[in-house]
Amino acid sequence: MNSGSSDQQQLTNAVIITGGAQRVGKALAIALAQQGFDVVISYRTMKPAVTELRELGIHCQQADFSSQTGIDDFIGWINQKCGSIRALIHNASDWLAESADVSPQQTMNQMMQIHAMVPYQLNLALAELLQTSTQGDIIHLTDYVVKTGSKKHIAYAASKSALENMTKSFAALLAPKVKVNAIAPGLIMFNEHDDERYREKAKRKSLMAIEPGPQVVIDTINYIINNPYLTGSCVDLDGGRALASKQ
Ligand SMILES: NC(=O)C1=CN([C@@H]2O[C@H](COP(=O)(O)OP(=O)(O)OC[C@H]3O[C@@H](n4cnc5c(N)ncnc54)[C@H](OP(=O)(O)O)[C@@H]3O)[C@@H](O)[C@H]2O)C=CC1
Ligand SMILES: Nc1nc2c(c(=O)[nH]1)N=C([C@H](O)[C@@H](O)CO)CN2
Repeated sequence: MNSGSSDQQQLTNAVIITGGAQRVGKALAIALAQQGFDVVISYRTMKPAVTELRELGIHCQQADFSSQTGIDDFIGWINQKCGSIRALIHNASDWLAESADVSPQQTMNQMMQIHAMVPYQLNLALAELLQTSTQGDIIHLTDYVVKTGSKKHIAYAASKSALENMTKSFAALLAPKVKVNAIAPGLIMFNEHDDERYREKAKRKSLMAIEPGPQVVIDTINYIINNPYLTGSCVDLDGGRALASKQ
């Protein structure tokens, strides 16, 4: 439960969300804090939401995972701050499309770094703290396109596939004290720059044909962490997208 701990006290049963200062991660951080968890988020860029989250008692730690130093520093801070971890949620992500402005090498390196290297290193480094809590959970946020590929986001889809595959490996490695699952979302929430034409087309890609918003991810995270028998699984959270294309 939220210990109302001061900065010096160690957190117990902390919930860690990477990339939690906006959109899905921010909504998830607020919801889990309201449920009484001690929530820690990482953020890359300082923004007003970080102040807002801190005022809600959410611990915010700056971390740019594009470098090994950034990863090492965040792991070091977590080891100092937390006595045990209830859940580690890998949410941080860049939705990078192939572009003439960025080399294929840089695109693939950046995608593999945030979607595969970071979860891989954090899972290994924080496994002991996860095993110290009553029940530990690791949750990987992947993507529907792991199943289909994406001609405009090739490196992104490949890196999310690596993340989804690691779900199985870490589930086998860390059972039974730590469960490891993935959520493979379809459309959850648009970006501000998405125009009406794009939004309508994107919604029609699923049977439910809606932009559901982050509550569906919050509900799925709660389903996973409250289920003592679920591990090594991937929850498809995509409005029936695979079936819509067959209509
Ligand atoms: N939104 C959607 O409809 C869908 C989302 N998903 C997945 O769900 C998750 C949440 O999506 P969404 O909220 O849109 O995510 P965002 O695109 O808003 O990204 C979340 C955060 O990741 C952080 N981040 C990116 N790269 C790095 C890095 N190198 N180091 C540290 N932090 C980094 C960003 O920090 P900063 O703000 O500082 O740049 C950002 O705040 C993601 O994993 C996404 O792939 C999957 C399918 C659909
Ligand atoms: N890191 C992100 N990943 C993804 C995003 C996003 O905004 N940030 N958005 C999508 C799309 O919504 C897609 O699912 C439907 O067009 C995919 N991944």
